[in-house]
Amino acid sequence: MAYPLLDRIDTPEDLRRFRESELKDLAPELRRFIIDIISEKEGHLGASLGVVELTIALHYVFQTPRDLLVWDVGHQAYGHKILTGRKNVFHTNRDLGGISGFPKRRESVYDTFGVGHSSTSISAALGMAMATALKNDSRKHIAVIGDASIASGMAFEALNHAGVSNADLLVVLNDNAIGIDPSVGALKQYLTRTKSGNETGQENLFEALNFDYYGPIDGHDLDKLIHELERQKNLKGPRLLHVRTTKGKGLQQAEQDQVKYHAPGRFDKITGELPPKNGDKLPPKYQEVFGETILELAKVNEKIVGITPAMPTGSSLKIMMEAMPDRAFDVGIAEQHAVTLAAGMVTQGLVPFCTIYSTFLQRAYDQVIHDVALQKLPVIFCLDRAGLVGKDGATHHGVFDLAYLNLIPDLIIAAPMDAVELRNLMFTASQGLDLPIAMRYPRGRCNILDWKMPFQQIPIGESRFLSKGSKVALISIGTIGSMVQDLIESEKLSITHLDARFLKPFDVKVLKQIFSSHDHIVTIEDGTEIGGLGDTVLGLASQLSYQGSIHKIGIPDQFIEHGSTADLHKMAGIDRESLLIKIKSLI
Ligand SMILES: Cc1ncc(C[n+]2csc(CCOP(=O)(O)OP(=O)(O)O)c2C)c(N)n1
Ligand SMILES: CC(=O)[C@@H](O)[C@H](O)COP(=O)(O)O
Ligand SMILES: [Mg+2]
Repeated sequence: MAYPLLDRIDTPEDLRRFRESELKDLAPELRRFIIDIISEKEGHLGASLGVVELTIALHYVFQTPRDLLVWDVGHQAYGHKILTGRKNVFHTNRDLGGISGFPKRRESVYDTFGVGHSSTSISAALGMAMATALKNDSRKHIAVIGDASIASGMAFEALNHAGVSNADLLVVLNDNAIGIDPSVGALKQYLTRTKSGNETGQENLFEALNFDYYGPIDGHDLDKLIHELERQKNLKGPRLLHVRTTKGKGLQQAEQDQVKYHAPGRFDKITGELPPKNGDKLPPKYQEVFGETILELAKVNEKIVGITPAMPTGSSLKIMMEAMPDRAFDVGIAEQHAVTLAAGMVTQGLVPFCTIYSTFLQRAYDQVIHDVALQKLPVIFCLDRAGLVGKDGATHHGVFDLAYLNLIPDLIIAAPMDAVELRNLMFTASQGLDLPIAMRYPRGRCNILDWKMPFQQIPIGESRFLSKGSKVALISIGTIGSMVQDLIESEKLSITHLDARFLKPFDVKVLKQIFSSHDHIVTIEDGTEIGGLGDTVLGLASQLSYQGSIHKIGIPDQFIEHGSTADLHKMAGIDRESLLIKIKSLI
């Protein structure tokens, strides 16, 4: 039997029947199970390997699901999923129709709170604890949060509140001294001092917030963990257990290169090695186009600075951080702060490029409105991972940005169709604008090898025709336009294709021309069909009394689950085949 102990576990009830002495052998089995599957199926790796002992201990000591266990972000919850009834479907992790890569309430009673975005666990667990108290019930509530996630504003807000409550809340701080990239900030320095015992004579931060603090303890020592969790179980009020773990524990490469093995893709399950890169020259990822272009621009404009909230590798701002450490900043998981920091910099004449994943900018919506647009401060937002991102699923798709930004006055909204356009938009923005600008681009590779063309200014609000026909006009925005143009050319369709480029200001002059010469208009976007390009064109059509038909194609009004982007595009009806059917029906 490959997993003799794990095979005896379907639910934590089974786990709790184990002798404590057996658990030591269970931990390597659980680790091996995760490695066996993730090495082939891909997914988040290092974080789950790091909390194997903690996961076993939590389910062993607490009466889950009666006791409520909340994971922060949830990318570390693979062990939890495997021990809570999903071992036999774990191989479907992140596949279309398979289980989610994050805890999800609809998936299991053991997933007490849906996650994906960080730093929500303490608030959610506190809410649960307060509800338990109001119901005169008795349960335990545990939030497990990482060292990078606890540094975020939301987590601090929750600690601040919990500290003056009597809530039966245990916060387990899983401190591995790294997020996706190395953790940053004063809190990280404080935690490091705490680890080394240098804090003697210093007031403990968590105790100062009225938490009963204990730690740090070795999060890979099952005996210690179980003993301490048993003790914690019998305490009341807000308390924090500081646990020290190693991200990637048990796989040498993952321990050594923790950034790469956060989510390494496929790897050899025995050696841990990543597959060799084949020699083919591939077009760069959009994030790399951003990363290389900002550095190029910053070399000739000393006012340019770069800001990322905790995603230097994912956004490729790392390229500039390495070359110009004084002018590129990782501010930690702090999207709200990143936006207002950029606004402050603009007031003093800097030209900040603030790069944030589209989905994470949702966190800083008020800051975009109140601190940036309302004051007409020309922050340059580069929104990565726009559109459907694939296997991370509903929590991570960047499909709302066009709609949620469209409502904001005095904000320029752009979506480049390809890498050259992205580069030129960044150049245009760096030349100085009177208003803030948000440009959004997707996850993955672009389709142009020779993208480093000489810079060209793009007039703000100017669209461009990519083909001209009659009767039917297709208006696209963003990289989906490349698919549209390819379809038109390969199918030899005699239709008009307008790359809108800007959602705001919208090129009304050109739209009027289209209205006057076409019977049917199709809009296509990889954003939600409410409030984006389609609705903008519809609104203008109504204002200008356009008599033809308008067909909106976009992401339907529902949360799109996880799966490959190709499958998801098809499901959402924004794929090539669906578009062709629509166009043929109009021609
Ligand atoms: C609001 C938000 N911003 C950024 C991210 C991207 N993200 C996912 S995991 C992670 C690092 C989390 O680090 P930590 O809490 O220390 O957990 P670890 O991975 O070390 O277990 C980041 C930045 C996110 N999920 N949510
Ligand atoms: C859990 C999380 O939020 C990140 O790890 C995210 O999955 C990264 O996404 P990319 O792989 O697109 O950088
Ligand atoms: Mg961490």
